Amino acid sequence: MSTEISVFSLYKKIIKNYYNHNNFVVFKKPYDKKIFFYSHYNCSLDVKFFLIQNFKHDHTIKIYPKNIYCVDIQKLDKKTNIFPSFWEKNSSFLTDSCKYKKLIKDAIENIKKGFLKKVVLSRFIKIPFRNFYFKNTFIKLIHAYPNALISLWYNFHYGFWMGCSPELLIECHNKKLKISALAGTIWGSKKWTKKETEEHKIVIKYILHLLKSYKGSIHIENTKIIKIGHLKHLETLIHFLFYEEPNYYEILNCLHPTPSICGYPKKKSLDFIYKNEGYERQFYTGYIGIVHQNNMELYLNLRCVKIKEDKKEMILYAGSGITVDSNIYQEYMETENKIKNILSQLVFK
Ligand SMILES: C=C(O[C@H]1C=CC=C(C(=O)O)[C@@H]1O)C(=O)O
Repeated sequence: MSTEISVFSLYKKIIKNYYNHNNFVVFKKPYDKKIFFYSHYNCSLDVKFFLIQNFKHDHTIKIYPKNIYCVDIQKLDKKTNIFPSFWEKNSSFLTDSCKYKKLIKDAIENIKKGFLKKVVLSRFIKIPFRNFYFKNTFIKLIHAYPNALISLWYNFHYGFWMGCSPELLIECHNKKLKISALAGTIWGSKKWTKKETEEHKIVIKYILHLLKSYKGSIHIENTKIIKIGHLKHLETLIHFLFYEEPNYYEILNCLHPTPSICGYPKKKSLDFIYKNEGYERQFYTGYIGIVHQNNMELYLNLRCVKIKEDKKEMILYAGSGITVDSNIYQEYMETENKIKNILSQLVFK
């Protein structure tokens, strides 16, 4: 159960929790009409909580709220779209990275030698800022990406993170499970090629293999194209009905990281990432969402930005799946386009 509050009360709660260094999260689920607010109160095993997990799986944040608050999105300020975004004012901010192109080249060579089938490489860009509008950016994201999980969370040690993720990692309730296989990206006038369909199939195969060890019935939806701003992705939803309710934490731990954010085979691609990527992903490609006893609805933390208020800088992250059919320039452009997904909605003074 949640209590509906005004937009003004929501701002007051956000500010109060920030000044008290208290963990909180504001989020809107895909296609939902409500924004939810959780602030950390106390641990209670029985209560719903918001889970935030990093990519490496060694940092977990759990936000246990005393009360859950919500705001109707109809009540939001509709004028936010007139705010110029950072991207419109500084369209040449994305600088060329030769180092990252070299990394893509090395990955393709390793794949050609047969060491790996797919590896998802990523990079980040840093942007300095003076005044950043959290509120207007959040509202812009809601309007721009109605089919994404829009989130803003704060932790005293890890700062602010904001994101617009298109990818459901796992949704489970009673004996029902839903997983989204999302991989394969195009933009502009690009057409789908074998590269995208093959990298997409790797994710589906991995999920199906994992589910093989459980008793139940499976339903695989037709692959569809989803749009997130100017990007298009391939998505296949996989449903599973268990004969007996499983331990969903066990499934989650086997599932993550999927080949959509890591690669295949898992161990080899993880090793490649840790050895070569050259930076710490932290919460990018980790997962976030709601957990209530054995039920969960978790999304991968993609298209996200870490905002360091004290240093007045932000870090934006993006990656892409590298396979034998990858083209260095196209993979590079894919990360640039994914960064633009969020960069285009940031509002500064
Ligand atoms: C790793 C990212 O995207 C994943 C999700 C969708 C499509 C992807 C791709 O086509 O490579 C990636 O697997 C990212 O957005 O940083």
